[in-house]
Amino acid sequence: MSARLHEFKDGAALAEGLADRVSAALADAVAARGKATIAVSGGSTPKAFFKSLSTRDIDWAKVTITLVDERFVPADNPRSNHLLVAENLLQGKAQAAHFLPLYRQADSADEAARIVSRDAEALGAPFDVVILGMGTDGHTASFFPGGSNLATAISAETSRGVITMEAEGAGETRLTFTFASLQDARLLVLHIEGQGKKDVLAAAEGDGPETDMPIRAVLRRAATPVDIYWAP
Ligand SMILES: O=C1O[C@H](COP(=O)(O)O)[C@@H](O)[C@H](O)[C@H]1O
Repeated sequence: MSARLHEFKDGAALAEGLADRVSAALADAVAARGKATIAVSGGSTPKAFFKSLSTRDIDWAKVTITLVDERFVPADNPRSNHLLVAENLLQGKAQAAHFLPLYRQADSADEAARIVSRDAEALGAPFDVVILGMGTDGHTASFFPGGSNLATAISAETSRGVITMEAEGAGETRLTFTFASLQDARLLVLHIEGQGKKDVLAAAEGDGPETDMPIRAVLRRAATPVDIYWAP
């Protein structure tokens, strides 16, 4: 395990520090390859980071933003991660970015996953930046303990793409990029806040099955060392 911990004094400093790092990574990607890709998480943690990142002076027209995971709900649903990103990141300078949604109007979530997996191939791999969150149950992305497709989602044998997940506590059916898609990002960040989540992280760093705390799959097996961004 070779995670690096970056500690900040409070949530505001964390949001700024992470936006500094991510905007530099996106600018480097544009300079090196003419384009940049970033997959971001939903939840309550990333809002201040999104707001700060949206003000950064980079060539947003060359950046594609997508989601690490999403609920199988349309973008006008208040629980949609797309809505969170639209209201907080795709604003100001970042309005010029392209956005690849995971939700698609389809007959089933599985069909939506197939469509978006095909679309995501056009982005190329690996992602330049992946920002993961973590729940207090040790889930990351939509890799939930007890999830219907958990074993497939975190298997090293599963290919890149988006699959569905159902789990108690997850609410709606989820769409999530697989472990294969996320683990080799050029910059792989775990963004967490609060002592409670630091304690969960410490538990995840201990022994035990990945299926109990799926964040372990990332901490143990990601090809890219994880940069942990945390504030109390
Ligand atoms: O369900 C989810 O939760 C995690 C963590 O959310 P938070 O509210 O504790 O920040 C998030 O990373 C994930 O994208 C989301 O679908």
